[in-house]
Amino acid sequence: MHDEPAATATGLDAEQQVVDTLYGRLDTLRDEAEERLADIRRQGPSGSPQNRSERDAFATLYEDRIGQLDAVEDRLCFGRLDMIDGETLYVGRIGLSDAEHAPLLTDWRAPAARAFYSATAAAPSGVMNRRHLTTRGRTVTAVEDDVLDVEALRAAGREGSLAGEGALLAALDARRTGRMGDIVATIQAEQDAVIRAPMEGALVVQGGPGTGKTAVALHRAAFLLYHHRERLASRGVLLIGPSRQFLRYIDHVLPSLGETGAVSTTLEGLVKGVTIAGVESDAVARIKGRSDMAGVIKRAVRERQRVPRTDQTVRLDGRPVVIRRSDIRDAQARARRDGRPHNEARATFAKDMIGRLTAQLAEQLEHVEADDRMELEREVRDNRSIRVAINLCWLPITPAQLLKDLFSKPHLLDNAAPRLSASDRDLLLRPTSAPFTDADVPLLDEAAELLGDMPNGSPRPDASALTTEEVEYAKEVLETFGDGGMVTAEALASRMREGSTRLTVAERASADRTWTYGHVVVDEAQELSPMAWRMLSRRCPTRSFTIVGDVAQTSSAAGTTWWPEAMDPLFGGTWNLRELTVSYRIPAQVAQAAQSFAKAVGLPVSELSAARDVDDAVAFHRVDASSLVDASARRASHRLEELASSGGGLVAVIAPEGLHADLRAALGDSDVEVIGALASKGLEFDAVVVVDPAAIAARAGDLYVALTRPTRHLDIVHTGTLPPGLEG
Ligand SMILES: Nc1ncnc2c1ncn2[C@@H]1O[C@H](COP(=O)(O)OP(=O)(O)OP(=O)(O)O)[C@@H](O)[C@H]1O
Repeated sequence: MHDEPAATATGLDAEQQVVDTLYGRLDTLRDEAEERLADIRRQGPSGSPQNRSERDAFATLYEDRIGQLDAVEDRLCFGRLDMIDGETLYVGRIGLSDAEHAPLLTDWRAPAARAFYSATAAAPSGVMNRRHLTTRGRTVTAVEDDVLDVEALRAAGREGSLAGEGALLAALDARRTGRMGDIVATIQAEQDAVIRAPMEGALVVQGGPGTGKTAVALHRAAFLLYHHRERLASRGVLLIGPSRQFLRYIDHVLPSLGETGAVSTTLEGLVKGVTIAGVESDAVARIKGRSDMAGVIKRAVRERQRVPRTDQTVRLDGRPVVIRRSDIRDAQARARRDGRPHNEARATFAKDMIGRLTAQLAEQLEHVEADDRMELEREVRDNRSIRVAINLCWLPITPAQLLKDLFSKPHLLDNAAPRLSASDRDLLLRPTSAPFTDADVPLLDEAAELLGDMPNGSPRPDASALTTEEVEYAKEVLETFGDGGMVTAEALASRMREGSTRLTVAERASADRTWTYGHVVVDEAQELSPMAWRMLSRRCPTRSFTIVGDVAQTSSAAGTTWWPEAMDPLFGGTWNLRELTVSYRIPAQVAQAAQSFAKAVGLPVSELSAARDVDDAVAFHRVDASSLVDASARRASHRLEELASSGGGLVAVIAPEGLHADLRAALGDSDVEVIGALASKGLEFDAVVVVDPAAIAARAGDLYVALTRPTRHLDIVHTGTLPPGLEG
């Protein structure tokens, strides 16, 4: 939707003046924050502990503020709205006001900015003209207007165009850098509706490849942190991605939106102290992912609370004390009623047993004074045989050991999993030395939940519940010092509580396995098993989730290809489904080829159209089996050179694992990346060479993923057999 007259030099000059004012204000605020920080640092580590703690809290505040102001430097302002009522507002990465508090720039997340993304000619929301500003550094290089006059658009045959098409297409055509950027200047209406949806409950976003699910999930996290700062500042947001590589790919986005309050990790990252190094069959992964494994783990823990076959008599100074099975049973039942995890409830059991055995001793003596009783109790507690007997009845154990034992000792598995079929149990068995796998992660977490900390483990940090006094005090401090609206009393109180350790909520949350978050965002959510969902729902008791994924891209055997199957058990009927339908990554021809394959093999594909087209985006290359590797490497090198001559770009070869070593050797020290389909999930490249698609299609979802990674060129190198939908 270009409006020629707006892109005039006069338009640019006027906007340049506004943009200069905005950057001027940004510089002033940054200087102020830097001065205040320098003041605090000058005061040094003197004063009472409370003074020091306050100073540290403020120092962190100013450091964060400076970081935030630095992060919004690029494309600070990208839009302008001219309202029908005559008002004009500028939209940007953060809100800015002048020294007299008059608004200069509206934060993209503020309600007033919403029309920038959602207004259409059919529903203009009071907007007369929407202007997109393109800037390079601090210079305005282009302006583009959407005139929201439905009659004029209809006459020109341009109804239903993309918002800010010029700015959008420029963003989509940009070379990929290997790091995802924010899309704040060009968010489209269907994406905006997802980003701004209410925080309560679970929102599932289904969309084909490149529809912006990851981008939308990240912008939604920033939006929720902005609108629910009070609630989220103290509890944080958890962001779950499929791999470390993927997390690296997206790790610039939230900081560039001025947000650092999210913990980004993989499922594996939530379970501390174990290494995941094994792989296992789909059949095993499927069993381990089933929700009835929760019952298996529960029984496995319970099996550690044993009752011996016979009573045992121990002599203390010649007097008999009987460790009775009935006492053990009673004491165990009581300890379980405590409701604490196994390792932590052990102390209750042991204390109860020692009390019972001491009572037996006391009965054999005439008069027992309180002091004598304590002495008797000490004797009982220190007796080695009694200690061993009590330990055997309630053995502390780590989650890793519990799982190792469970899967390597058939009798333990038989006892813990009587409801699994014998063949399922056989599949689960493995040597004690076998490494843990991805599918073990939720089981380890389930076990950790039921076992709790080891008796001599460090106590859990309890940084979550702030007292009213702490919050009130922080409010007073804020009133006294003034903070320019940068922080809530809760956030400051948390920081003060942490004192000089200066841990952020995100840092504290990631150090504490039992931390519960204010909101959880899950990307590539189709891969999660029911056990993985249990693991995540424990981390957000309020069940406030943003779940994004594509059920046509599922590669995990324990994942889902139908959202209700995964969501209903967790959220009942209370989750909402939204769909994204336009792919911003892949050119039309690539979308067509990928959809044709997906439909031919019966993948549950969503509606998908492409935002743009690229000439000759798809090319097929038939080669002899003997030259598959060399031909693929040559294609990739050719693409890399082609891109280099027009500004550079990223090229990947996506191939079956068995070809990786040969491909790397053939490519030498070239910058072409060689990866498997699974590892390419969520990533994108300017050009992609897919090698031997028929082999990758052993898992249909994997080939669908591989085909949909390029932003420009897709080369398919094959030996004559092509998967359905791609031939002809
Ligand atoms: N409104 C937009 N403006 C500019 N770029 C966009 C927009 N929406 C999405 N993109 C770009 O499109 C590409 C694909 O987005 P993203 O990775 O979020 O899609 P996805 O749905 O998660 O894809 P996949 O299912 O393949 O993982 C990214 O480069 C993203 O920045």
